[in-house]
Amino acid sequence: MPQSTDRYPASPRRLGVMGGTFDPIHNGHLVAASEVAASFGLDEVIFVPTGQPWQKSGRRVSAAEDRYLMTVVATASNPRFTVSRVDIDRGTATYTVDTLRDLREQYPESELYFITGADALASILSWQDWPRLFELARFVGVSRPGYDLSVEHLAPHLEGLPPEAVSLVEIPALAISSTDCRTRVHNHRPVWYLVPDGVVQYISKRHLYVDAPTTNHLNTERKST
Ligand SMILES: Nc1ncnc2c1ncn2[C@@H]1O[C@H](COP(=O)(O)OP(=O)(O)OP(=O)(O)O)[C@@H](O)[C@H]1O
Ligand SMILES: O=C(O)c1ccc[n+]([C@@H]2O[C@H](COP(=O)([O-])O)[C@@H](O)[C@H]2O)c1
Repeated sequence: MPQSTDRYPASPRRLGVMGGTFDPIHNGHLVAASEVAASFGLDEVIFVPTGQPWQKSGRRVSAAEDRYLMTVVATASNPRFTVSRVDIDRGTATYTVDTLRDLREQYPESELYFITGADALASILSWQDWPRLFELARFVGVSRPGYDLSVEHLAPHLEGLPPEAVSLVEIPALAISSTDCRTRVHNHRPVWYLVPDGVVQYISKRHLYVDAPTTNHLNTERKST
């Protein structure tokens, strides 16, 4: 006799996807992922460090392996957080449409929820092949201090999208940015409690951001120790 659970198809797993340059990953990213996971009942949130973030090509970006390892360190203690190398291993400019296609292939039965801050959300219609993005995932925009998440403000930036394509979520305000963390390290200021402890130690061990927090070339090679 079949088990009662066999009569009903299992509901699809819900996977959050948190893409970012993560240079470095900070507590604003982690709180955003945690809040969206709770609000949408996500089974897992996959952090996806960018390979080559084309919209940041005017400034220096730390080696992909350093950003990847900081992301692993930062998420290790949460059993629902994982990290994917899809964007790093693709080895070309990172487009979210490719990220979502690759993750769909890996998780064909799952529903994808792409998590993004209010700032990134406002520029989404400039992203590569943007109409396809909304066929591949639902988008969740989270509040971020200094950026307006109101429907009135975002409506012109999201024109033409079906209303169910994007959800907006207020999260606890953490006025932290990776830019500020890099500048602090450069100026010998602490980043304790802005980033997870392991990330503070990783930055120090690898001497990240000491020399030049914002010089102008894209560096995807990992410096040797
Ligand atoms: N403090 C924060 N609160 C909410 N969302 C955030 C916060 N910081 C970053 N995000 C979101 O996380 C995603 C990845 O951000 P990213 O790695 O570029 O960090 P960042 O702090 O914006 O970096 P940078 O200062 O170098 O531009 C983006 O969608 C961004 O909007
Ligand atoms: O697909 C695009 O064209 C595109 C343009 C800019 C940003 N993104 C994605 O948005 C996420 C946050 O990017 P960033 O540059 O703010 O770290 C990250 O996953 C990027 O790959 C994607």
